[in-house]
Amino acid sequence: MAQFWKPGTEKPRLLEDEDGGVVFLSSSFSSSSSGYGFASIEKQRQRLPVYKYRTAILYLVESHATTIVVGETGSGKTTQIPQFLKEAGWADGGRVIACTQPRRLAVQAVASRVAEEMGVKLGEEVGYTIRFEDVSNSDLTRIKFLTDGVLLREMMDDPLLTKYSVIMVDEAHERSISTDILLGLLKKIQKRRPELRLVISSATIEAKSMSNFFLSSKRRRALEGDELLRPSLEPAILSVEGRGFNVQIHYVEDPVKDYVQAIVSTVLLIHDKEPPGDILVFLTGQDDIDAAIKLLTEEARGNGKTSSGLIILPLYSGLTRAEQDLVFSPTPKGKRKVVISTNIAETSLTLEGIVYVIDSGFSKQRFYNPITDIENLVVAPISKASAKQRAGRAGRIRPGKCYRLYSEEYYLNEMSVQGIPEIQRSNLVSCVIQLKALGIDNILGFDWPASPSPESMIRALEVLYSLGVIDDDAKLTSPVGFQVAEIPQEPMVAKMIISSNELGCLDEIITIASVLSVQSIWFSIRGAQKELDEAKLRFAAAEGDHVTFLNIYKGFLQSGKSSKWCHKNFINYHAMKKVMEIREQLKRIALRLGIVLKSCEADMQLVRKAIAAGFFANACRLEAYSHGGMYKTIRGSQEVYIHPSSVLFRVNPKCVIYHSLVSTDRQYMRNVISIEPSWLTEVAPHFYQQQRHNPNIH
Ligand SMILES: Nc1ncnc2c1ncn2[C@@H]1O[C@H](COP(=O)(O)OP(=O)(O)OP(=O)(O)O)[C@@H](O)[C@H]1O
Repeated sequence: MAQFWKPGTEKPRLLEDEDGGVVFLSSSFSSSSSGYGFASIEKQRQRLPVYKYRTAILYLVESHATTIVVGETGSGKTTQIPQFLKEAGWADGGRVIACTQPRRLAVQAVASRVAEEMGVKLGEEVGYTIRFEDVSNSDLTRIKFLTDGVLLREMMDDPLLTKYSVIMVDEAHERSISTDILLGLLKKIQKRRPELRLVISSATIEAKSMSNFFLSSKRRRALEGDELLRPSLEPAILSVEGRGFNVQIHYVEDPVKDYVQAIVSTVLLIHDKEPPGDILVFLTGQDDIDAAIKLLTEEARGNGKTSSGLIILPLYSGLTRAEQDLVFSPTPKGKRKVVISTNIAETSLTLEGIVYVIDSGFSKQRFYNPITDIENLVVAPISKASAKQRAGRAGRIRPGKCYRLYSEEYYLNEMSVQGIPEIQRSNLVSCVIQLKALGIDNILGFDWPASPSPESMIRALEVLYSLGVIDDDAKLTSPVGFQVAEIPQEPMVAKMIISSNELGCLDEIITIASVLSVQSIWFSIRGAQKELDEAKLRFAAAEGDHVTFLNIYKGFLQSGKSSKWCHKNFINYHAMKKVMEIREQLKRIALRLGIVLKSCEADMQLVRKAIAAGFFANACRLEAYSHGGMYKTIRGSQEVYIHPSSVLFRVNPKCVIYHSLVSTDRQYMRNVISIEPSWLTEVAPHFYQQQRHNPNIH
């Protein structure tokens, strides 16, 4: 039986036994805890560590082209710096202050908070833009929060981002692909717009290397001669000392075997022994989160002592707005909220009631292998930077505690300091086309904060060439390349949309593209898998998942877009509403590009051909009927299987194309459609030409 040390005491004290098998040792976390209570918003602002640095920040921004601000999580960087800048006049004369975030959820949450602090209506003076959602006003908005991806898109219309006076790149340590592209491009823009100011901020960024990136020897030379006319090109580094509230960190003594079980035990332990306060749990993905919720619900029910008062909620990117709002809504008196989240809650979020954080030590990360040309999401250990961000979600409004499901020794000696930048572990097709569309032709020579591998670059160029998006000189083709770059979707989806023009099936293809843009249109109720499977069968199409989506969409329209109909058929009504919204936008963009809205009615061969024209690189051939059907990718000969959630699971057509891969014990294909092998050489002769004599295509 396991023994628990009482979390929170300097000298660990033996606690009474509990079921669950997790032993925590507490450790102090350097901090200066301050008193807390209810205070006016203005008082709360003044209490934040960053407040004392207001003058210093404004001075540095005035006098330096780039200012790097490093400050503990919760010190007030994200919410305060844009307000300081505005108060100092950086948004006068119609100019705008931008603040980027890597994640959509953070953009929405931070914008709401800043609007509240400033006492203005969200969408007016303070606004935000994320893909498919613009809550800003081009005349009124002075502080705009946006994802770094959206800012990159804005560059297509305004390459020098002329409306912005200051651009703050927040959470720069995350090093998403978009952040890295943005940093490279902002460095270029600075040369043309010396009046533009950059603020790079994070709790855990390696400030020196970021500073070196912004100061190349070339720029030093460029400085000579007109130094007095320009702000200093040497980046300033400001370290904001102090944090909000004390967070005690607790580690397990021995590695946990099953982190889902360990999380459930820890939640119940906290609920049983600790004072009121909500719990935020970091897990890896929707599947783990669902499993943890199921187990927690069962164990809480079976454990009379702790069953009452828990409100258990998931948090991941595919949730609808209404589901997300539950997470942010105040916890009713006498209850304790448990939010089980992916790493989307890791940065910039303040969930008001959270006092306890449980960190599994893992997250789902993208890994791409340019040799096999396979990219998938893998559960991998997080970095120290992430661990600090996670702990920082406690102690934002009052003191908190963080329970790490790994040992202190592991944290100190084995955990990497920073994660690998996404650009070095991703398929670069989208990244390359974005740069091309912005007129960057020499991609290999681009000034990256961290260079991607040449193999990945070459693979990406090859796929884009095969898609007909770039020509022999690696320049965007006209019109296809420019059209693909215009569509705010991954290039394969964009090419599928463009190909549907010739095939006369845009109507069907934009529905498919919209469904693929939402996480899932199914409503999975725990314990109702059988009913869900039966519902899927009602819509299942022999051709595969994409055609099944069309059947669902048709049924939804015929029902008069009824939520009742969705409920009856295990379809997520909010997801369907999102599908309709995205579809409208895609329709508008397609029409603008001169693509005609035609329907192919019942001719699904045309739809499948359009999908093949975009996704030919994901073609696989059935190799064996073992293990429910083993496939191999035609290009890389990698073993893959149809995911059990697909309507083609165990149907095993000879040749299929998948939309994405997920990796668990095997590589599983999600959203699969059957195709004719002969179409591949038709739609992508270059990509498959060396395979003409390959028995895989016949
Ligand atoms: N929605 C909110 N409700 C209540 N308080 C909030 C909210 N958002 C922010 N705060 C308060 O403002 C503080 C600073 O938040 P802010 O996001 O600016 O910090 P940060 O330094 O950017 O941290 P991080 O790097 O973790 O994002 C929080 O610790 C919290 O006290």
